Amino acid sequence: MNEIISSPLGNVSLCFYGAGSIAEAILRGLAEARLADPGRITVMNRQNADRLRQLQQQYGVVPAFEESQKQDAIGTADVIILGMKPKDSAAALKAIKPLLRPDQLIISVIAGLSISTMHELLTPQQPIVRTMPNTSSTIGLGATGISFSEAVSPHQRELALAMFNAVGTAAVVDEPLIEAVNGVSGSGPAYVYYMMEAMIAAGVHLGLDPEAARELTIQTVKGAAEMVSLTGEHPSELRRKVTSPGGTTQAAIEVLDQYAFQESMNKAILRCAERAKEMGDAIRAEAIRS
Ligand SMILES: NC(=O)C1=CN([C@@H]2O[C@H](COP(=O)(O)OP(=O)(O)OC[C@H]3O[C@@H](n4cnc5c(N)ncnc54)[C@H](OP(=O)(O)O)[C@@H]3O)[C@@H](O)[C@H]2O)C=CC1
Ligand SMILES: O=C(O)[C@@H]1CCC=N1
Repeated sequence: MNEIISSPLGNVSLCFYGAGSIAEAILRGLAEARLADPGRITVMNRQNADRLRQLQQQYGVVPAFEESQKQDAIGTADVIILGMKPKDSAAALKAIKPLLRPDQLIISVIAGLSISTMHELLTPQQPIVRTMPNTSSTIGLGATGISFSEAVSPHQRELALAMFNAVGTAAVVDEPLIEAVNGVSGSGPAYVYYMMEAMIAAGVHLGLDPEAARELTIQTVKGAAEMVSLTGEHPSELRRKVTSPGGTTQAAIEVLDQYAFQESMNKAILRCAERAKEMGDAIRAEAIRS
């Protein structure tokens, strides 16, 4: 491992509580940017020891297999990153409550789980960062929405922002907007993949070789995203430049409009945000029940 570059995360101990896709995306980003010391990062999950060994091998992080190792890592970490599924989160938070110190920073990536429910499950004083990242963090191109509880110190804010800026871009938003971030960018990669699946399938249907259809689709999506980013022009203006009056693109867009493309996207994103809220309400109900 090369030397850790000067970073607010350089001397901090991190504990990934839940070691799935999103935890790995963040880990990989930190490892590749050399922003955190893998020897000070512990990973743990519920039962999948092979998964922990794989993360250890790949990133040099420290696995916690035994209950005593897990408790020790939770009790001593500066920052605990909650990366389990929403349905597992209430039980997981209850399990760590007795182990926590009041100054430990909790960072959640869990869809729907509000800061107030986390305070309910832990203590109202615990510093909490609620985030909504996406899986593109794996390649350093993530988009993350972040909000902070009142108890988060300026230094802890800096740590959290450094973590998510290491794996892409991070936008601070008011907590009620985290569900909107979930709708746009948390789940967003799936919409783009869905569109790409459809473009590749249509290309093959028209006779393109599957590999050519794939390559053309990838380059088109990459190029279009970069055009929006680099030119600073509004997507509608860039679309206008592709669309010759009475030409081929116009014919295609008319078909998308017949199938209510904009309305579908709008409704899908609203439904996503609403679903996050429903999942959050279910966790809250579970938190209050027990
Ligand atoms: N995937 C995505 O695109 C995004 C996901 N999220 C959020 O991230 C969270 C994780 O998602 P994802 O990474 O896809 O999920 P995964 O299923 O890949 O990983 C979940 C992890 O949580 C662990 N786990 C479950 N219960 C416990 C527990 N009680 N104690 C310790 N570890 C536990 C699992 O361990 P084991 O395998 O041993 O059961 C597993 O390592 C979700 O809440 C989701 O809402 C947010 C943004 C994007
Ligand atoms: O589908 C989900 O619930 C998670 C949250 C954002 C992306 N995946």
